[in-house]
Amino acid sequence: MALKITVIGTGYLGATHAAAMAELGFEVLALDVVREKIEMLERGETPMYEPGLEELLRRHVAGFEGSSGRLRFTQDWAEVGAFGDVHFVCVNTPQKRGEYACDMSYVESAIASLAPHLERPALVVGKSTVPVGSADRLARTITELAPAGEDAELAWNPEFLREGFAVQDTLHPDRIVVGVRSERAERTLREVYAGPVGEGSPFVVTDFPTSELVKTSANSFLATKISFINAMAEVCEAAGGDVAMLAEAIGYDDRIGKKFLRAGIGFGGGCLPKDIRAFMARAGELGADQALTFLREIDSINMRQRGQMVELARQALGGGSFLGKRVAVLGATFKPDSDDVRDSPALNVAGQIHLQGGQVTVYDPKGMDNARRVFPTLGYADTALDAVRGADVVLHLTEWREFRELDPAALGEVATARLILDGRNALDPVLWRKAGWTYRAMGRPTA
Ligand SMILES: NC(=O)C1=CN([C@@H]2O[C@H](COP(=O)(O)OP(=O)(O)OC[C@H]3O[C@@H](n4cnc5c(N)ncnc54)[C@H](O)[C@@H]3O)[C@@H](O)[C@H]2O)C=CC1
Ligand SMILES: O=C(O)[C@H]1O[C@H](OP(=O)(O)OP(=O)(O)OC[C@H]2O[C@@H](n3ccc(=O)[nH]c3=O)[C@H](O)[C@@H]2O)[C@H](O)[C@@H](O)[C@@H]1O
Repeated sequence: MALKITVIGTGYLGATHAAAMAELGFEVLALDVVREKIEMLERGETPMYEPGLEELLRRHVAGFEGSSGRLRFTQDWAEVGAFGDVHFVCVNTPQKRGEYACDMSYVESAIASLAPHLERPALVVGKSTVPVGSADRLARTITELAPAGEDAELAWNPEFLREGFAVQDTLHPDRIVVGVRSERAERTLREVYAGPVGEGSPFVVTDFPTSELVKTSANSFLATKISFINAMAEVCEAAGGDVAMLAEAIGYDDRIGKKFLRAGIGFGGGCLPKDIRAFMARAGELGADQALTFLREIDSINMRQRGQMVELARQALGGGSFLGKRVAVLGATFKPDSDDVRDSPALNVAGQIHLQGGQVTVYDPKGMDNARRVFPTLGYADTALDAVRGADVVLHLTEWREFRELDPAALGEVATARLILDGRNALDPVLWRKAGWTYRAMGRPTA
């Protein structure tokens, strides 16, 4: 009989995973503790903006005309326990308040709610990003709490999807990594992922600690590339070099590669920043001091970039205070094609200038509601043109396609000064300069 799957936690990761599992042909039951999320998903609506996800949901959520009906939602743990052969845990693992360490309370609570309902053989599969050593501990909790005892087993299966590409990355992953302790667990996960593996996704089988570490080290490596290029931007600025050209030139070497070498205001989001900090905290606990020192430097270069952008804006405006200056900010989300503003460098820069007295007006194609919620005191405009109207300086802080397609001449008509600072090195300097703008970017020559 085909495996039945449950997904616990229906945020960015869980909602996508649940819909993707239904797409792969499985019956899926998903649970979240937040009732509104479940109600939205039942209506085929996503709690966040993620390209392609709503369409995928509507193809499978029970109740839609023509849907497979394979995807249902609940808030009843007993129903989840009775239904599933495989339970994917996709709950959040944020940074602890006031600390760098990972807050494991949501994962622990989910396991504590689920395990007492595991009365027959089942595989619980952790997908959340956790500190190394967590799976070993959680496996013991499951065996203790589950009526099925040792027949209720744990596996770890970290997730590598990117927001904005979540559906594609889940259905066609670069690799699938599973940390298992039995052949049965491996067999079950091979069955779950037979589709993507059949299409060529590598399937890596390993132990618990390695699977946990693959995830945190992958994110740390991505963060390292970004902080490396931002350190090079600092040198380029001092020496009169061009970091965009440098990145292109080193990127032709396959061993280096072109991706993740865009200098600017650095990385943000709900994952890279908190994951490297949690990794730092865990490395410290384990006495891995070199890893700790290394990661701390990555984090500090990254955070410095935001301050550098504020300074660049100050200098561009003549060097004094921001009081009385009108600043247009294009972009609020941590990256394009997402409505996520968690630890967004764009919003952070906008906020710093606002707190120093600047009159900041923000526009973002998809992130306005979330930005207003976390930073209600900033000014917001309905269009890029409206944000730029009357501005003394324009800051380009999230590289949405919409911003690359703006007409610099039209914006120049409404701005007070034709001064643009590109915090993402993503606009075409030639185009903007031709339209009479002073274009400046981090790590690039001024003219
Ligand atoms: N967002 C992303 O792009 C990726 C996230 N991850 C990891 O996946 C995990 C989840 O991340 P997101 O989906 O972004 O978080 P999220 O905050 O969007 O979603 C988490 C969901 O879990 C629910 N939840 C919390 N406690 C629960 C409980 N005890 N029982 C049931 N549901 C519960 C929340 O209500 C929320 O809907 C994190 O560990 C993250 O690091 C991994 C790869 C990609
Ligand atoms: O663990 C996670 O949750 C995920 O974290 C990242 O995915 P995501 O947070 O969606 O965003 P990225 O595309 O990695 O971008 C992160 C940040 O780096 C910045 N960035 C990216 C690339 C670059 O060259 N320069 C740069 O500053 C982006 O603007 C953004 O703020 C990883 O790319 C995923 O593989 C991983 O699964």
